[in-house]
Amino acid sequence: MRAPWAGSAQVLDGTATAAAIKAELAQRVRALGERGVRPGLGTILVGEDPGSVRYVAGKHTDCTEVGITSIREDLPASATQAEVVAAIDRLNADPACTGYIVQLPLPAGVDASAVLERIDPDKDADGLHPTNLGRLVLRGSGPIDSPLPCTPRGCIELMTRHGIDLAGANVCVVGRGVTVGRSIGLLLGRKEVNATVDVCHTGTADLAGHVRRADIVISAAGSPGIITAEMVAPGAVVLDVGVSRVVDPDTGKARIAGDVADGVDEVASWLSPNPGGVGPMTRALLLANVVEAAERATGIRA
Ligand SMILES: Nc1nc(=O)c2c([nH]1)NC[C@@H]1CN(c3ccc(C(=O)N[C@@H](CCC(=O)O)C(=O)O)cc3)C=[N+]21
Repeated sequence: MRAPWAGSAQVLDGTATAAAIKAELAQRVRALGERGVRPGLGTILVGEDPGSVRYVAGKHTDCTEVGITSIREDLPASATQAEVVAAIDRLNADPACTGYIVQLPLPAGVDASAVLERIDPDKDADGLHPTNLGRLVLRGSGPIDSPLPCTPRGCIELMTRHGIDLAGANVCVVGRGVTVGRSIGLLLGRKEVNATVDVCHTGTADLAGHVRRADIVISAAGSPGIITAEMVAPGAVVLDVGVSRVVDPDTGKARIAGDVADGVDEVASWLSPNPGGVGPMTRALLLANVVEAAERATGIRA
């Protein structure tokens, strides 16, 4: 008998799921408005890298949809460390800004760690400030009353909102970058989620062996096509988080390539498309962090 998934993985639709989350957030923004509170997202963008400019513009479009105020700090590529720090201090002090991000990467010459550590942890919309990562490690089971990393949270919401059960699942994470690989293990292993996590990286001796044992594969390596159909267990759930810019040999045009190779859709039970999967979820949960920060400041959220 053919397995129910054989030949066509079901789509983990990040665009639709993000739209549902944004509609819920819009409701919560209205509730805050009734108390005279309006959440505000700030962005600090240094330089004019076209990709970064587009991402930041997308975040502000999302804000408009949900009723969040946009606050922009656009600095030239020549900005000094002191100028970036001054922008951070302005947003830390601005009551209209309930959460903000410093768009990465920063130009060489700006010390990214020093900059990121200066963000007020209560306004850390990325959820990647050392204080917030520390809370994730130190606070035991139960709700975590602090911003969570957006992409990891987006991955989890994308699965749970499609009815995928994470408790007891063996999850193989590929990649140990801070924004995804390293921080998602902290979330998945918490008691409320109860998954078992394996984090693979470039030093892993037998990547295929780890991937093959997984019920859920989350690939955030940024290495196009690293996850092949031969590696994936039939019926596994696969999330394609990696984003690489490649030149398509057929068209000669630049395009985005994920970590998941063609053919994985023939083996997996669920697959997140890329684009249209985890990316829109990351953006939706960035907004969630901003709304939740405003709720905490208002006392709506315990
Ligand atoms: N402080 C900081 N926080 C970040 O979260 C952060 C960052 N810096 N620097 C750059 C990366 C990249 N990133 C993306 C988020 C969403 C999509 C996304 O929504 N992508 C769409 C496609 C959008 C398009 O390019 O047209 C999709 O996957 O469907 C992509 C990339 C957040 N980043």
